[in-house]
Amino acid sequence: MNSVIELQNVTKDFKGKRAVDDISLTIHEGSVVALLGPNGAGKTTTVAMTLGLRKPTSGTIRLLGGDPQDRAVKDRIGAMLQDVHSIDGLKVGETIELFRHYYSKPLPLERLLKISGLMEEKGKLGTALSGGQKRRLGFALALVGDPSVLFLDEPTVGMDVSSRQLFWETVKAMAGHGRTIILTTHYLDEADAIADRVVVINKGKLVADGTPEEIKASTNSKILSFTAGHGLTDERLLSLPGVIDTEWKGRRVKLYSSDTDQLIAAIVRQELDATDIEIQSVGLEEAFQALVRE
Ligand SMILES: Nc1ncnc2c1ncn2[C@@H]1O[C@H](COP(=O)(O)OP(=O)(O)OP(=O)(O)O)[C@@H](O)[C@H]1O
Repeated sequence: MNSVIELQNVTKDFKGKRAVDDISLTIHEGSVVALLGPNGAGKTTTVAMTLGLRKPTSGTIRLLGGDPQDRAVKDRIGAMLQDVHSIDGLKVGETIELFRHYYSKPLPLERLLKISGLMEEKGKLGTALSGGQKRRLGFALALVGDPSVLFLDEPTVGMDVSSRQLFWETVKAMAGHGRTIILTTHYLDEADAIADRVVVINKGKLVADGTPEEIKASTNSKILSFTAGHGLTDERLLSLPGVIDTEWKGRRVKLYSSDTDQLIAAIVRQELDATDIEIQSVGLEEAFQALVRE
């Protein structure tokens, strides 16, 4: 399988502060990769360097076998970044037309409007769009050059539920046609549903890399939840076997434990005031939280 992105020992410092710390990563053609990490982890900086918008302090980056700054490489890349600049005074259709001039083989305007769900907004001024519609315009602009590699930085922020659904269906279809997609999102259920590979970055470092299933399995902890009586304190619960964290919602408490068999035995033995006990596997959200916990 062809590798379309190769990062080798990439580091980026901003005025002495390390934003990206020795990341090496190879991404293959046709994959959908979710880059996850808490705020400030270094996701946007990594994407910006891969796009050639920022230079790494050290390390090397190859995009489609070439330098990210090469014209021929740029022509095959689409990016939807966090700030979508709608050009003041231009209508949606005009903004897309303007971008079409930058590419050697742009997609037709009508097709771009259709893919991004902006048919009815064609004549609207960019500045008059809602937040979700602006994101869709950003998507249309990212697709203008019919890119082989598409970067989506928190693409669904501000989109309503049906826009999101339509958006991810479109992205999935594009991946089905051999496009490589790299996305960042804070909505982990979306990453779980769409990505075939999840890369977790924390404090500039790569801390996990695998399929969503592998990432979920990597925590080797499960959740035991129950309704707790008033006498039960966090301190007491944290002293139970394998318990690494607790999470309360009213009187309902979730215990994250590496050994739920021992835990349930202890609850029974110690006659804790616990009712409606349930055990479940961790989701991507919980696995992610465990990976980035200090
Ligand atoms: N231009 C800059 N100058 C100085 N520091 C910067 C600059 N850009 C980013 N940083 C710092 O680098 C670190 C990584 O930032 P980055 O935007 O890559 O994180 P992120 O993972 O994309 O976060 P978020 O989820 O909040 O978008 C942060 O500590 C940030 O403050």
